[in-house]
Amino acid sequence: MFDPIPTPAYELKQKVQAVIDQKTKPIGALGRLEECALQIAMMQATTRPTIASPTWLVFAADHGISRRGVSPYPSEVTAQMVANFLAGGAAINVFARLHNFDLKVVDAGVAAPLPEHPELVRRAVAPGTRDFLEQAAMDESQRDQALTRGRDLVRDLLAQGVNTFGFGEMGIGNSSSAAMLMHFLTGLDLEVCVGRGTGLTDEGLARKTAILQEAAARCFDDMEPLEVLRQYGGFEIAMMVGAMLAAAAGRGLIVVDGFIASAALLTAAKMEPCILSYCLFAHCSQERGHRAMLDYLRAKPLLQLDMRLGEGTGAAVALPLIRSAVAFYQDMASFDGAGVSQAGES
Ligand SMILES: O=C(O)c1ccc[n+]([C@@H]2O[C@H](COP(=O)([O-])O)[C@@H](O)[C@H]2O)c1
Ligand SMILES: Cc1cc2nc[nH]c2cc1C
Repeated sequence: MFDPIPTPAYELKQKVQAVIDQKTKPIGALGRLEECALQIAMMQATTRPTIASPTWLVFAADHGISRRGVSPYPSEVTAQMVANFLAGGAAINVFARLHNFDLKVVDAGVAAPLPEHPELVRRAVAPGTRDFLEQAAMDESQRDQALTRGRDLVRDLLAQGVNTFGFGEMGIGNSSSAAMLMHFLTGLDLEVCVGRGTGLTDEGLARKTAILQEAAARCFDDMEPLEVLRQYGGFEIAMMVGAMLAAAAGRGLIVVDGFIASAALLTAAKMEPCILSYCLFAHCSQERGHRAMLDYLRAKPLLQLDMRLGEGTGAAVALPLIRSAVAFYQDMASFDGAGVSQAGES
């Protein structure tokens, strides 16, 4: 179903590091930006890395579990926010305009009717998942359809020259799915994985935790990642998994957003650990489980802004940093060219 993920060009490491160290700055003075430039060069297998046509895919879907009161918001908000994305009024639209990246809104499985709109990418597998308290959220063929539809979207974009992807999501109830994936894929206690999502009270959080504990009891602990995804995932999460695997297979840069996008990445990483070489983790969300999930993945997020919106917004605000990393590498003068003395030269 998926192309293999190539190994980054580690053989370029010394050469690229030497270019970085020749730039007119003290060694290491651009800090994490230097690490980003090095990583992007190796994953693109070039000494001349670029950020080309950065594109954000926002996948939206509904969740059967939302009927259990695991979110303070009703599931209708999923479709309403999709309409808002299409009208250009959401936070991710503002950041897309500000930071100059392309935005595609994908219906992965929204229950309510969506407006006719030329920009809406219709790839719905079904109108929402089943309630995973009672049964598996999806069947195998639905899961595989979601994976391949996500994969194919990214393959098309890669063929059009896109080399940088942000993955966002919208789906009332999906912080419950993400918590379940995290619990089964990391082995961490469910309490560590469950958070307030869109803003549950203490009482709401206790209720959500109890419901998810009951749902977890339906399954054994040692499921394969794809089975965990089938049991507890969402269509937007499954599409992200397929899309992320395809991005890495095409040497694309994956800019990982918050808790739910990271749960998709975690699922992909359990299938193909080498996907991690193609990821930059944009931020640490305020959602409770995110820090532990990032630690599990040994991921160092670029930002800590107490954001917890989703939609790809954390990834969006990290894009200027990533562009800065590639720009210094491409455009800064080197010591030899600029006539600046290096350390120890007098
Ligand atoms: O990205 C995050 O870290 C994040 C954390 C909490 C909530 N969200 C967003 O909020 C929705 C899920 O929250 P909930 O309470 O409905 O499960 C979904 O649309 C996500 O995009 C996103
Ligand atoms: C209003 C709203 C906007 C969102 N964007 C992503 N998740 C969201 C959840 C809600 C509730």
